[in-house]
Amino acid sequence: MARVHLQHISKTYSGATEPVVKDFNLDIEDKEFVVFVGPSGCGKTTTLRMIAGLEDITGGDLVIGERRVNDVAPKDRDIAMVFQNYALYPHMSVYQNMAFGLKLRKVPKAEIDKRVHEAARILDIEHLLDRKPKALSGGQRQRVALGRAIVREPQVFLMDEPLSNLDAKLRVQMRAEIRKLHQRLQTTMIYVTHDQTEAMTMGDRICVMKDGIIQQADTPQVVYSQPKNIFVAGFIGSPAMNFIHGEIVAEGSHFYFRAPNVSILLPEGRYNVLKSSGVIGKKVVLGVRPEDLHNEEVFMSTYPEAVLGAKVEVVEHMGSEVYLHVNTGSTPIVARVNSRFSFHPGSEVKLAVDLNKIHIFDSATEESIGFSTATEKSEVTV
Ligand SMILES: Nc1ncnc2c1ncn2[C@@H]1O[C@H](COP(=O)(O)OP(=O)(O)OP(=O)(O)O)[C@@H](O)[C@H]1O
Repeated sequence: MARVHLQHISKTYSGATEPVVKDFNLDIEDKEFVVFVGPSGCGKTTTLRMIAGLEDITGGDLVIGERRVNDVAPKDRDIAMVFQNYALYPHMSVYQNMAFGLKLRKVPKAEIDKRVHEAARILDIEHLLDRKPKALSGGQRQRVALGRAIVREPQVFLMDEPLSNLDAKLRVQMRAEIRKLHQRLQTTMIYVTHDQTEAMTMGDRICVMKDGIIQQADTPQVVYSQPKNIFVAGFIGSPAMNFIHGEIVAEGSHFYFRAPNVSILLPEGRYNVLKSSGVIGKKVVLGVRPEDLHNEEVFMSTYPEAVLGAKVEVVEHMGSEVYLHVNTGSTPIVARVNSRFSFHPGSEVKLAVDLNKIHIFDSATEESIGFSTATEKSEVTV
């Protein structure tokens, strides 16, 4: 069991002029499950490979447990890595695949046997121990790959998109299995994915990356309800947060968000935030999550000066709810509303904005001014 501390870590590949990981600082605590998430090419795998020792670290310090391990060989870091492509040996049985790493380390036979059977039991693959990988399904192969990591009893598990070759249903199932495995093994886990849903559902903390830089590292709830900038706000959550470009206007003693066809009276309780952020009279981006737009009368009367008029363009039925694609006349917006209401393309709707949940970003910096009062959502929808 171990903490993993990354201090000012950077990576520039040889021959390249620009670093692909820049001043990466993150303290991952013992037993924590941290997910690196971000779009393709943002440096997730490179960072994970530096932790594993499979890539040299250009700058900074990497500490695992109490040791600085920048120059420690991968095999001596006490970590195990699970890859996307499983990397099983095709000519070996499941048992041999799981035992192989221990055999190389000259672990006594009886101990190997004990650990392989214990891991197989945890992963429910005891009945497959004599099979070759080609006689296994994708999900079973992934379990074997996990099993091979478990038997090593490492201090830290590193996983690089381990579920991306599985079909959607199995992926959801394996997500929960890996979470359970983490609870059971109580080991530090670092997991890489480009899938925000996977990140939100699995991580104790998620580290959102873009262009080699950490944008935000926090619990899924905080990242969801208090995104630090437009990138994080748009990347986390599905359907994505709506963004309306406009400005903050002062009228008498009130402040409004105004955009073409949109006027929202901002809540007085947050005027101090507006004033101290310096966005009054300036261009801003208003962010509203699809579930924070409401067509029920009760919301219209609660927020009478925060109602958007829009035309319905597309109605997507999702079972208990409907994704309503509307247009304010200048901005396309998606709302998640209850399916007991019926909507028709071409008709007009009114949507009240939940003023406790709105986000305001400074257009110049794309940073959040910290307007939303929601610190934590009771239900996180991803
Ligand atoms: N061996 C290499 N030599 C040079 N550049 C590399 C090498 N490996 C990766 N890169 C570059 O480093 C950047 C980060 O790549 P990395 O694989 O870490 O991203 P990622 O976030 O894991 O992406 P993905 O989700 O697509 O795997 C990319 O621009 C990539 O082209």
